[in-house]
Amino acid sequence: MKVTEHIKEAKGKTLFSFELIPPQKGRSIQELYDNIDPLMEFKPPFIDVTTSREEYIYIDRDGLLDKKLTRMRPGSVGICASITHKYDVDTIPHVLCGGFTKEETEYLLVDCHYLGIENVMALRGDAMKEEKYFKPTNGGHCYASDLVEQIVNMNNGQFLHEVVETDNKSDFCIGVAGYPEKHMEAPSMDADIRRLKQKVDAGADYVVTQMFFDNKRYFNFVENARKAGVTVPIIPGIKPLAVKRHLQLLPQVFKLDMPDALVKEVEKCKTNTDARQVGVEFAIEQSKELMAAGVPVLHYYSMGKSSNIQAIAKEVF
Ligand SMILES: NC(=O)C1=CN([C@@H]2O[C@H](COP(=O)(O)OP(=O)(O)OC[C@H]3O[C@@H](n4cnc5c(N)ncnc54)[C@H](O)[C@@H]3O)[C@@H](O)[C@H]2O)C=CC1
Ligand SMILES: Nc1nc(=O)c2c([nH]1)NC[C@@H]1CN(c3ccc(C(=O)N[C@@H](CCC(=O)O)C(=O)O)cc3)CN21
Repeated sequence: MKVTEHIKEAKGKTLFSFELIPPQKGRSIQELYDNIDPLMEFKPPFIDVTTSREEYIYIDRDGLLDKKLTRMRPGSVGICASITHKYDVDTIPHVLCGGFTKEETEYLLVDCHYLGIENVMALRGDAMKEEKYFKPTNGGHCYASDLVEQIVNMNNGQFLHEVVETDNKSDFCIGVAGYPEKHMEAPSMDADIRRLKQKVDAGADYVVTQMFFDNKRYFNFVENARKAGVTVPIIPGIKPLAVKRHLQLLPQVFKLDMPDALVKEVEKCKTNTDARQVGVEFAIEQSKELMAAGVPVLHYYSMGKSSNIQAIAKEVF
């Protein structure tokens, strides 16, 4: 079922969902299942599976480093299929511009359609590890809005090279990312919201936000997006702080602010176990306030570790 249909069916009740990252190649999928199992009691209507970019690795060959381009994790589509098969839950693969040609994306979307996947998250993707800025892949899209257009065209039976007469069109429900604290490359908040509007005008059906720790940022963002004419659901994304190091890492990687109250509490922590507990308690309060404000879904960035998400969901759902 589509995310938008799940939201309608919930009739105003806030749903629980989460997102995970495929295991690195060579590791067991059982690890992933072990982290999904404890979250299923909260009845997620859908689970997102992220896609990682290709990356350079360096192999030591008798003192000389051999540089190789590789993918450390499998694609999201196969993992989505295995999760849906095992748990009978909708799964949402993240489809990226970076690292994929339009042809490869079409190939992947056709697979999704035949697998019965009804939702996709359309993202530009991050820059490669050693690059400062995102560089479009040869033959790939530059912006998420271009990817949304490709998906919408396919939904209309228009493939890259021709219009195919079909009685079996895809009808993907399309998610896109939104940034309560502005995307790091956007020159201003308003400019970023205009880009968001562009993605929705191109055919996006819902928005999932980047993580944020100050609910005011989310509420302001939703207000500004509504003013700009974005009417689709805006789902808040929540990442519980899990280790002391996140105090520096999360603002640095995702360009966001931490509320001083949280910073002070984490600074007092002697161990990572203490910090994780502070992160859980903070996320519970954050989630409760968002739920009271009537958000359609609380979407948690579990990234494969579920015990803290479970502790939060127990208190909130
Ligand atoms: N791997 C994953 O699962 C997830 C990744 N992300 C990351 O979020 C980041 C951005 O992705 P999206 O938000 O999908 O990208 P986007 O293409 O919507 O926006 C990227 C940047 O370009 C700007 N922009 C958009 N359209 C433009 C245009 N036509 N002309 C000029 N500027 C334009 C935006 O304001 C923004 O600064 C990436 O770093 C992505 O990987 C976010 C959520 C999940
Ligand atoms: N720019 C960007 N890229 C992404 O891939 C991404 C987003 N934003 N926002 C939404 C989700 C959430 N994602 C993530 C990815 C990693 C962590 C994380 O906590 N990673 C490390 C710390 C950061 C690092 O070392 O790069 C961790 O300690 O687990 C959290 C959410 C992936 N997605």
